[in-house]
Amino acid sequence: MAASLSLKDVSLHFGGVKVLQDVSFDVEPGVIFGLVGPNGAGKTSLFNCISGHYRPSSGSISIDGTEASGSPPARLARLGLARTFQHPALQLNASVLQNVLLGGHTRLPGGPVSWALRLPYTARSERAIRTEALELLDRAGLAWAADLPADELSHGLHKGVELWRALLSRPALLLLDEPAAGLSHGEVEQLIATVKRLRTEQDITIIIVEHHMGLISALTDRVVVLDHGRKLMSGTAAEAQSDPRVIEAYIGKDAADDAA
Ligand SMILES: Nc1ncnc2c1ncn2[C@@H]1O[C@H](COP(=O)(O)OP(=O)(O)OP(=O)(O)O)[C@@H](O)[C@H]1O
Repeated sequence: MAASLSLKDVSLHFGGVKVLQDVSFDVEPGVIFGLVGPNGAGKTSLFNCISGHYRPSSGSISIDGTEASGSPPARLARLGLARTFQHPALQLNASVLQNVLLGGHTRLPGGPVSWALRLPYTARSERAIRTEALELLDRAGLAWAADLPADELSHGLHKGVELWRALLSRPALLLLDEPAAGLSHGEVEQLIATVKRLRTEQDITIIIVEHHMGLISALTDRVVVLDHGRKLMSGTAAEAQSDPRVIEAYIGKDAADDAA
């Protein structure tokens, strides 16, 4: 089931530095939502608050109505949250398949004791998740790479492996942090097609941080623009691109006045 997300007055301070200030917005279940803004606007910091990697200084973050603010990533994974990172966080010495399988960990029944003892029901679940991981890789055209060390793959494929790892957890809420960064034009087109397919085939809410406005326009139903840690506006990608406040935030007031 796709999850909803609600942020109310989320602030994040590091010492005297105000990274986020009173950010509020709601994301309805099943939408593709964009989080955009100039460099340093606070997008990744906000993702880190949502995914439990940062604890907000104040405010509330709820997933499907359950307060999630300050919860550790493992608890959020059980609430159905998965994410990718701006710089892929892979086990480079492990195989591609082993990396993808890490995403299935949250679906294993039992706990550390039954996992260590490899009880029959644990082993059965492990086999089923492994089959599903191989199917995901096959559909992505990556079956040939399953047993290769992740280290041997290109940057674009590292991004793909992170995405398949996140999907193996069967997330209800998926956060993609700059999924197009460093990809070639063809790889971005492929990524857009993949996310479109996800939307039609899976009941999932997706939030994307991205500078690539082509990808944001192609995929998102709605965006929020952040600037200097504050919400500047929300609307469609087209509305954001023609909003004078957004243009000013990206290119500066003088340049925006000159362009007007
Ligand atoms: N752990 C931290 N300690 C101190 N300052 C931080 C920390 N994490 C982020 N910041 C600061 O918060 C601000 C926002 O950074 P963030 O990476 O969230 O922006 P962003 O919008 O994702 O930028 P980009 O598009 O360049 O990735 C920056 O000024 C950054 O230096």
